[in-house]
Amino acid sequence: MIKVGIVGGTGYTGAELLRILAQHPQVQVQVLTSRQEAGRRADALYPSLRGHTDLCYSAPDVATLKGCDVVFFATPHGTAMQMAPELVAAGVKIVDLSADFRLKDTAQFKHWYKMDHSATDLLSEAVYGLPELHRDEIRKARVIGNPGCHATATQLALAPLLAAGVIETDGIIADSKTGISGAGRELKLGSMYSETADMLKAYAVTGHRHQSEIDQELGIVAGGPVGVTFVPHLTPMIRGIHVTAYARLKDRSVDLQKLFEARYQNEPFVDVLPAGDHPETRSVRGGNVCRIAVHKAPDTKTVVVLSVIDNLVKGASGQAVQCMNLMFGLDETLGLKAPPLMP
Ligand SMILES: NC(=O)C1=CN([C@@H]2O[C@H](COP(=O)(O)OP(=O)(O)OC[C@H]3O[C@@H](n4cnc5c(N)ncnc54)[C@H](OP(=O)(O)O)[C@@H]3O)[C@@H](O)[C@H]2O)C=CC1
Ligand SMILES: CC(=O)N[C@@H](CCC(=O)OP(=O)(O)O)C(=O)O
Repeated sequence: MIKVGIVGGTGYTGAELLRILAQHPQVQVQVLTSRQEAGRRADALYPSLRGHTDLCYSAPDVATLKGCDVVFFATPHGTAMQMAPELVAAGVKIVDLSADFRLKDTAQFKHWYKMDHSATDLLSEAVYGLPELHRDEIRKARVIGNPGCHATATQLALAPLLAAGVIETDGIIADSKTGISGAGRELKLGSMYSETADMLKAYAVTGHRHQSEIDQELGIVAGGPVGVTFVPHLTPMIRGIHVTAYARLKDRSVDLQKLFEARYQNEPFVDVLPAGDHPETRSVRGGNVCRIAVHKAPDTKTVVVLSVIDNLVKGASGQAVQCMNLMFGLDETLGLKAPPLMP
């Protein structure tokens, strides 16, 4: 059994990791941390986990975490890079759900996250944890920078088009709608029900942190810089991301449906819907899947891609477990096969 530690076990992504790993056949979660809830049972905080875990939270402690084979960081930006070097030196693999190991350019990291990077050696060997783009590198990695949720849905929508060279590389638009759980469990005025229900609004229009990872990764796919205008919106959902991406076709005759089906035919967690379909966020709720539909706008020169994920699963904890499976040479789908919830 793989011995697992979760740092940040009381947060939404930490709890989602525990939910997924509780039914993973090759994993034993040994350490679950929280500074504020140390000593309390996890199923007291999350009653849906009653009968699935006996674990209690403990304060984060590197010496204890060294007994694990892999440690997931489900913590705010800036935490993993402090603790990871000592853990990696002790032979522990790291899957970080924050942004500490996503961006290769430390100046970009400082610009977006307002802090200096304190583990640049590890950053240089870290792998961006999007299996659909980096599967072979993830298999060999010791440190994974698990992607952001908007960034995951956006990249899966646009990568096939950029890889095939069928769209203009600038003037691309990615309009993303997210549920409120993307903001985490911490108490904030902007996350209150009365502030978010019956409401839709754009945010971070002049620049969102995920812009940098979208630019980095789609630039690799395209083989040069890409110009993507990314704008997130907050919607009154709990879970879910819906990206609508627009790009200009270089060649109007390309068979877009065939292109997407061919690109994702061997991907266990990307579902290309039949031509003409429109994916719903609730069709992926609780599941580690991205559902995609590709359309041509009436002008026949604009491609419109619709991409939906659950921000806490394919957008965070499910993807992190997918990476862990690859890092340990397991079947990539272990623990991740449950269908999404309906309705
Ligand atoms: N929510 C989402 O949809 C997504 C989130 N992410 C990223 O995943 C990470 C976790 O997000 P989320 O679960 O939403 O966050 P939450 O705010 O819900 O949870 C944060 C967790 O981290 C712990 N924590 C906070 N500060 C520290 C610290 N200094 N040292 C150790 N533990 C700490 C908290 O517990 P305690 O304070 O008790 O120690 C808590 O368990 C973030 O980096 C986020 O950006 C990525 C993709 C999607
Ligand atoms: C609703 C909401 O606030 N969502 C978060 C994205 C969550 C995520 O993917 O997190 P990180 O990239 O920060 O790890 C946001 O837009 O900042």
